Order: sequence, then structure tokens, then C-alpha cells
Amino acid sequence: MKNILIFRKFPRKALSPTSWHRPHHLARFCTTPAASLLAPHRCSSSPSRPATPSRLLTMSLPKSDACRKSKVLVFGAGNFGSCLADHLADSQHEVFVWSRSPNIVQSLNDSHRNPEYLKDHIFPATLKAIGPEFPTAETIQQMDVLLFAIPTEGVRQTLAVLRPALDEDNLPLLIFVNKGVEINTRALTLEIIVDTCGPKIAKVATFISGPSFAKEIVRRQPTSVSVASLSKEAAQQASDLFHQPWFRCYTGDDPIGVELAGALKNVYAIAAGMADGLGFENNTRAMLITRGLAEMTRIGTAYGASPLTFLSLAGVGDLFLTCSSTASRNFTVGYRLGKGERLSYILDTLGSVAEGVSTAKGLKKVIDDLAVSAPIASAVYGVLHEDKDVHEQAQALLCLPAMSELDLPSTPGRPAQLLMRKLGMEIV
Ligand SMILES: NC(=O)C1=CN([C@@H]2O[C@H](COP(=O)(O)OP(=O)(O)OC[C@H]3O[C@@H](n4cnc5c(N)ncnc54)[C@H](O)[C@@H]3O)[C@@H](O)[C@H]2O)C=CC1
Ligand SMILES: O=C(CO)COP(=O)(O)O
Repeated sequence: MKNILIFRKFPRKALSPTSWHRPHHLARFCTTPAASLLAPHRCSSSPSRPATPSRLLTMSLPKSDACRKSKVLVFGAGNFGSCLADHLADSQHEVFVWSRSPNIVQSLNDSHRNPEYLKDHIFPATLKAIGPEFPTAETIQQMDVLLFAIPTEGVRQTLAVLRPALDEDNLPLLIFVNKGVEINTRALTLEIIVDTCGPKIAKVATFISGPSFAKEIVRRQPTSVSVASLSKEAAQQASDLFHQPWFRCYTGDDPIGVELAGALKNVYAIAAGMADGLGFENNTRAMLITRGLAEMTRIGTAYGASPLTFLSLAGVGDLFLTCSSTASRNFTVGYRLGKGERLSYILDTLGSVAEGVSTAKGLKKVIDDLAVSAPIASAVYGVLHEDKDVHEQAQALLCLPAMSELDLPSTPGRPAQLLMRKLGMEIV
């Protein structure tokens, strides 16, 4: 598979070695390593800012191209956009975050806080917020990296506005972290990029996905993610940008699988939440995670992704995380449905996006097109979008006939092949 590499090299100065040992906010907040191991870091004038366990602070990364300072623009100042902006600013990159909310822009710039998301967190003073107007072409063209942290339904519109500012011969690194499928078109983000920006740009787009709650990343809890692109070099550069001892990156070349895994696991997290809400216990959750993984792998293989990708951080890693924690918004939606709340009320009061709700709709069309067996995803779709009763759907699932445990489709690959053809590439 031949890729033409057209994005810019990071042209930035090398960081001082100490900056890899200790991100700047920790340098500001931590006094002695022993104190930092035992207690959250304190700022005299502001509330606590918990940080990395001190032993990690003494670890250094090998010197490489990663040690270059990049100019990064993050689209979206929700939970994940803010959290990744925080991480990159702490790694000494020059980071700008764009928000549609004037209140968020002002608060991030004036008090280094996001008034709507990660409210307890104090962001690095070097992080600059811009908006609510869309960034100008001049601003965009100054960036080495554009990072998209908005829900999938907003990606097409954002890229359409952005496209005229992109120069195909001098591209920034383009990184996407959303986890969803577009409802009406069933498109993955890679396909949305082909449609709005063309194949040359899509070939170097990079996807980051994995078990990564924003609220834990800002507390520097060790986290690992999959980083995938059709371009090996783009994946490596994205990994270099993000990789730290507390944020480990693993590269791969199956962006379709990584994207699908990230989108699908949200639907199974809703199923696991429903089971919890209905009062089922640990055996049931383990069953849902395992059978959910089997379904995800079947859908992914029928789509043309590698089945192995579903065993990655983006696959089983994220599935396990979101199916087993009330910190997951998707799990919470399911839990509240299981407890009898109405979906419209849950979504009105959730305060943040749960992508599994819209993905279940797009996914249903994908499952029907591929004629693949996905009873759990279909049951979730029934509750969310056909107003079916959650108890009845659970009962119907439990009454399915016994079946073979490992059953992958024999003729995999149609949608991925079509997508690769749009990209002017073939699956090898
Ligand atoms: N929160 C988390 O821990 C993680 C989230 N993600 C994914 O990242 C994506 C964003 O999630 P969160 O930041 O958590 O959601 P959020 O609900 O906290 O924030 C979303 C942000 O995007 C903005 N937005 C929504 N539609 C937009 C549009 N059309 N144009 C521009 N901006 C728009 C919102 O105003 C908000 O600032 C989702 O796809 C999610 O699945 C991925 C990994 C972890
Ligand atoms: O994807 C996530 C963590 O990896 C976040 O999950 P939720 O969107 O369900 O909160």
C-alpha cells in the first residue's frame, strides 16, 4: 500500500530535557517528590490540582523527533478536547483550543478553568482559547497539528468550513478522537474526510482511540491508546506528539478498525449500563462484554477491518473500560434507561455527549446492510430508537437459541473496500 506523504515535518525547537521529566504544571505545583507522591498538588491561591504520581515524573522519554515543540489547534473544548489540550500544553507544545462558547473562551483565558467541563481542573496558563468565531485561515495555516475533539455529527460541517484553509502540499498533522458513526450516511470519519477534503488528506488523517476517560487523563492516571493511520509516518508523528509515561501510544495501520471499535464500544456500554440498571450483576456484565466483543469483531470483519484490531486498546480495552464504569456517559445512559428513566430526559440532563445513542442508529443500518448477526446492538437500537421496553429486550436476548461461540463472516470487507477505492487504494 503506497502512501504519498504530504504533511509538514514538525519544525519546532527541541525541548529541554527537564521538560520531559516534569510537565510544566507539575513544575509549578510540586515541591518535593515525596510530598507529591502522597498528596494532591496544591496551589496556594487555587483549589487542588491532582497530578501524576511522582515516580512517573522521574521517568524520561528517549530523545527523538518527539522532542520538538509543535503548534496545535484543538477543535472542541468539551471534556476530551480540553483534556488533550491540557496534556499537550503540559508537554510544552504551544496549544490553542477553539470553542463555540464565548463563556468557555473567556474563562479558559482569564482563570484557566473550563466552566462547563472538567470544572475542578486548572488548565496550564500557556493554553490559549480562541472563538467563538471559527479560526481564520491565517490561524489554521500557522498550525503544525489540527486536533478534532468534537462529536462525529459535527465533523463534516467543521471540515467543510476548514477545507479552503488547507494546503495539500503543506498539510498539518490531522488527528481525530471522536468515536461514532454519522447517522444519516453511516459514514466513518475517514469517509467524511474523503468526502469533504479528498483522498490525499484522508490518507494522512490519524485516529486516536482507546480506554481514556478525560477526567482521569487530567489527573495523569496512566493511560494507553491506539494511534492509527493509513500513513505510518503520520501515526508515528501523532504518537510522538502525545506519548508520555502516563499517556502511552501504540501505533497501527488499521484506522477503519480503530474507528469502528471506538464507535461500537459505546453501544455495548449502553447495553452493559442497561443490565446494571435492571439489577443484573457481575456474571451478566462479563457476558455482555465478551459477547459484545464477539459482535464488534463480526461487524468489523464484515466491514473489512482486521479482527485483531478488536483485541487492541481501541477494541477490548475501551470496551472493558466503558462497560464497567459509571464514569462512562454511555454506560450511564443505559443504566438510567434500565432504571426506567426516559431517554429524552436522560439526554437533556446528561450535560455531555453520549455518542452511542446516535451511533446505534447509524450502526443499525450498517448491520442490516452487512446482514451480520448483532443481537445486542439491535436490542440497544430497539430501546433507544424504537421505544421498545428494556425488560422485554433483555428477555428476548436471553431467549436466543444457543449458537457457535466464534463465528466470523466468510466474505468480509465490502464497505472498507469501497472506502479504500474512494481513497485510490486497495486492501492488501
Ligand atoms: N470524554 C472522554 O473521556 C472521551 C471522549 N471521546 C470522544 O471525543 C468526542 C468529544 O467528546 P467530549 O469532548 O467528551 O464531548 P463533550 O460533550 O464533553 O464536548 C463536545 C464539545 O464539542 C462541541 N461541539 C459539538 N458539536 C459541535 C460542532 N458541530 N461543531 C463544533 N463543536 C461542536 C461542544 O460544544 C462541546 O464543546 C466524542 O466523540 C467522544 O466519544 C473520546 C475519548 C474519551
Ligand atoms: O470513550 C470514552 C473513554 O475511553 C468515554 O466514554 P463515554 O463517552 O461513555 O463517557
